[in-house]
Amino acid sequence: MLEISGLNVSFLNQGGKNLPVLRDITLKMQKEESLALIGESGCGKTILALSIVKLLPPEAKICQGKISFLGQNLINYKEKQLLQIRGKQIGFIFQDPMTALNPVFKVGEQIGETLCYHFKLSKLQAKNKVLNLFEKIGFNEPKRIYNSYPHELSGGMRQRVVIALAICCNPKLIIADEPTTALDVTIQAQILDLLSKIKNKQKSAILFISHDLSLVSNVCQSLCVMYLGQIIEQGNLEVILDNPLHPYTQGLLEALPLLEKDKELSPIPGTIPPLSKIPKGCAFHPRCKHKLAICGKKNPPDIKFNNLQKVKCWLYR
Ligand SMILES: Nc1ncnc2c1ncn2[C@@H]1O[C@H](COP(=O)(O)OP(=O)(O)OP(=O)(O)O)[C@@H](O)[C@H]1O
Repeated sequence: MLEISGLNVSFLNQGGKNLPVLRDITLKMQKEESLALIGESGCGKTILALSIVKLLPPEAKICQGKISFLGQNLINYKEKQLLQIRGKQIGFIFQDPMTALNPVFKVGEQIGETLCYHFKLSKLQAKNKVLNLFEKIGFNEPKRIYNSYPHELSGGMRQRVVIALAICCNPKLIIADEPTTALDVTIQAQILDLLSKIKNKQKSAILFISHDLSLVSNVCQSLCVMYLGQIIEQGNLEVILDNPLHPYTQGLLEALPLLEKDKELSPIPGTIPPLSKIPKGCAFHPRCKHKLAICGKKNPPDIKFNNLQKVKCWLYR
């Protein structure tokens, strides 16, 4: 369904220098697959998601690579062609519902507008569809929600509206960028449950972006772990959680807070360096407790393990 190969994206900084934000990204998604993309804040998850639908900020540039979605090479698509993909074939759930929704229009009308645009429905037909959709995603008073402005809804309700907006055209791929970050744990669980149900019902694939491994482990089958613009480990989620190979993935798992009283947290030492100071060789080596001499000199290749796991690390050469 989705195949990204050799994708490189850079930002042009104020000094006119190109800062690489995505480096040689290669990933594949099958139809109906749910893939989690995780990594620390700033590693490039959102930029990767935005690259797929070419909604990058103006200072970012796709330098190289291929993005094929259902056989269409999106890299060459013009804005007019992309308008037929965004929303209709690929639905996007953004991190912050307040920025995804227009504050001066009723939320129901905003979704109706999308339906009118893509399916040439009348206003009344679109309204009925939206009310139906609101009922399906668990709103008790669909009419009241339809006539509400974003600021009149709670955070959880707003996120449901954004989900309705993302799925209203029955897209084949849903990209959910940290959809539950701003919500408390009970609402988080409801939203995750809703996304799983929608995915199964609509038979769509989902790319779930998060920095929280424990959150995605219930919803996804596959996992990609990103570090400083690269995918450093990918494969079947259960296999990776049972046997994480990359020291960074191992560190992420060890850093997970648990409910056990006596367990001490063991954070990964150091922080992600800025894009202007990406270390030579393996970008993780300054923070890695297993580093070898070669790690600071050469970028490791992808090493495959029995078709279920792939890792970028010299330890497994
Ligand atoms: N408009 C921009 N101009 C310059 N740099 C940017 C811009 N947007 C993002 N970046 C940089 O690109 C890198 C990747 O950002 P991105 O938002 O993709 O990270 P992320 O992994 O999604 O983080 P988070 O989990 O916090 O959302 C970061 O170093 C960020 O500072």
